[in-house]
Amino acid sequence: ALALSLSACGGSSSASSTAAASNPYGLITPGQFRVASVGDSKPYTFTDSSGKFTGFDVELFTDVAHRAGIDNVVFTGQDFSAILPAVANGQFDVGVAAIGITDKRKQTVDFSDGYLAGYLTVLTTKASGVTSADAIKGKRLGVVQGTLQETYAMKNFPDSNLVRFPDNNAAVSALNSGTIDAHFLDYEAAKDYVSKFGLVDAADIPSFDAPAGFAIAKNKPALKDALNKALKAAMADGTWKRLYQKWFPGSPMPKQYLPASDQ
Ligand SMILES: NC(=O)CC[C@H](NC[C@@]1(O)OC[C@@H](O)[C@@H](O)[C@@H]1O)C(=O)O
Repeated sequence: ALALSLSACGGSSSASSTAAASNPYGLITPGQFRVASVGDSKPYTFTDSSGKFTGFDVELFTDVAHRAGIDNVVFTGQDFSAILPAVANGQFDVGVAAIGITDKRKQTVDFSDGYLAGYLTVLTTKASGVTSADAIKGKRLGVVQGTLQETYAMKNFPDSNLVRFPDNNAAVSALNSGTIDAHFLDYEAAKDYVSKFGLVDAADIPSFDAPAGFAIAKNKPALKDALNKALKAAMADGTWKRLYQKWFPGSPMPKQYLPASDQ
């Protein structure tokens, strides 16, 4: 009985070490990336007419996942404010949604290296009278809960009336129905809403100190290293540049993510 139990125990420890070997990134389901994202931030991350997730961040992560050896990638839409807690508590392996890397967020999750640095934009209507950032005084400004825009507005637009929304869709429909005077979101997403609804970009505020990164749970060094290695390779061989030009045509390209030959 002793020998049996020893070998059983030996077996179980070797089984667990085999499991670790076949699941080196500690994924919820070995061989699959479960990704939390948002569906209404076109062209970063959005769902197309067939409901499929796509966009710059989606295609970049999918490429990075492939380089890390994982081709089974499942994206699920969440309210932005739910993403980091869900990644931290192991409901998702990664958060991918133009999520700016900040020290405050690093208290909850860890991040890959940055992959996109751009602007926060005040989106408004022709009728609102909001023609610049200082014209927001006393006006109703929409923000998506949990975003850098919310934090920025609380600090820099203290005399605006902040209205918090779960997502961009809800905020932009409030803007279109006159319930708020402006909405504060990411530059490329604002540009898409401008073209869709004839809205106006009233101000672009640089957010280069908080480039977007892939959010992962803390203390997962193997996953973090694999994502960073793959991200570096995607930048070095021009994949990052191809995807940037595909999804953000005409936008100024941050130099730090280009192949050495383009520097
Ligand atoms: N999906 C969202 O709504 C994200 C909103 C917001 N994005 C900010 C940001 O990461 O967007 C991509 C780049 O422009 C970054 O420089 C910027 O900080 C945030 O992280 O809070």
